Amino acid sequence: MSDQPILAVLGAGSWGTALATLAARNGVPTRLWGRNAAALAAMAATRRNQRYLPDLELPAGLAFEPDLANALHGATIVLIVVPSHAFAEMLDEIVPLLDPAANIAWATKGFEPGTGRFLHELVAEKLPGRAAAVITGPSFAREVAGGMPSAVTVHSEDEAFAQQIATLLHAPNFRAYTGKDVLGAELGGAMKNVLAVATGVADGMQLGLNARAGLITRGMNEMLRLGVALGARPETLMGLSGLGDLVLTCTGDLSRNRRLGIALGQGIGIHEAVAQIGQVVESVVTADEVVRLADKHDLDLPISKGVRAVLHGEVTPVEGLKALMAREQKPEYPKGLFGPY
Ligand SMILES: NC(=O)C1=CN([C@@H]2O[C@H](COP(=O)(O)OP(=O)(O)OC[C@H]3O[C@@H](n4cnc5c(N)ncnc54)[C@H](OP(=O)(O)O)[C@@H]3O)[C@@H](O)[C@H]2O)C=CC1
Ligand SMILES: O=C(CO)COP(=O)(O)O
Repeated sequence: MSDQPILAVLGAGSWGTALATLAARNGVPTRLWGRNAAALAAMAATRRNQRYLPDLELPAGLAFEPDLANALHGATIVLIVVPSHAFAEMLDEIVPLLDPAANIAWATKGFEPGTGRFLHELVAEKLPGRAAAVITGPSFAREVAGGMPSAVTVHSEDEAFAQQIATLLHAPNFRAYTGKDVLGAELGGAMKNVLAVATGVADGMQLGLNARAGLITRGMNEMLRLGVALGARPETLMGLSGLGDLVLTCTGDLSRNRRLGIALGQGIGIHEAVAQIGQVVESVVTADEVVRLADKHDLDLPISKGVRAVLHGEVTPVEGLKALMAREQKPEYPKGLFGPY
């Protein structure tokens, strides 16, 4: 692993731009690639990402590269921040262009649509033999860009690589922790997007603060049950990548997934709501994959399933909430807190 990394960030939306800015401010030679060459040229000229983070002044050390091969040439760390639906295709595109020394990190939250495969599984399959790390945790791009205090976590089986990524991003107002539970960290970041829709729907329907807290807590329970079934460590899910991001996204109005839920709860149709948000809303594809994984492990996750059904228009938000409240009475933890569930 090189001591002086060269970073290529792929994906010039809100989060890619914010992370590239952190690294460039730390003196890391950083190139930002995006699929929109005109937008990149405008960023280079104005030092602003006008569409996604207009208030952030982009540092002088950040370069903009519309050509993927040029962006990857000599890059020793490639950080992927495209939406989950574009992740597999992005990997396929970079495979023939990567520097032999390049290792891979990603900050995308979600699964491969249609298969429920984790993003680290795609990386292992398409880019075997390279160190791989996920960056996740409660971090609205806009707050990070505004220099507001934030803490994330970087998980990799390769502890030195996790540490290298954490150091690359670390800043006075940006703490990056490390860990080794890639699956747990990915699961928390993906699932909280689905659960944020549930609390958003309840808030959109003005069901009150008790409903919100109940949904967050029972949503956390769903995250733990699926996590344990998949082999995640419960403490990962109780940390920044799970509970931390769940609380942020279920309560913070900057969350696009929460805003989608609020709109649905107010009776706005899904297409109109997503169009109004105008950015990636990962729950729209992730809800299917959470339910796919739950079904595979014979788990009943009523909140996640309800969100999926509402997103598909199979039930209205009112019917979905009614169904949740009508479930049978039972112990809060039928098989113990961290038991087999
Ligand atoms: N924003 C945040 O606060 C955080 C986001 N994340 C995660 O980061 C990921 C990216 O989200 P975010 O940056 O917020 O999304 P944005 O909506 O802000 O930007 C999405 C970016 O992805 C680009 N894009 C879309 N489709 C493709 C594609 N097929 N190939 C290449 N680029 C594509 C868009 O390009 P174009 O403009 O041309 O459409 C745009 O630059 C998501 O998984 C999200 O969950 C994680 C933590 C925080
Ligand atoms: O992941 C995020 C914060 O950690 C961003 O959440 P949204 O995608 O819901 O805006």
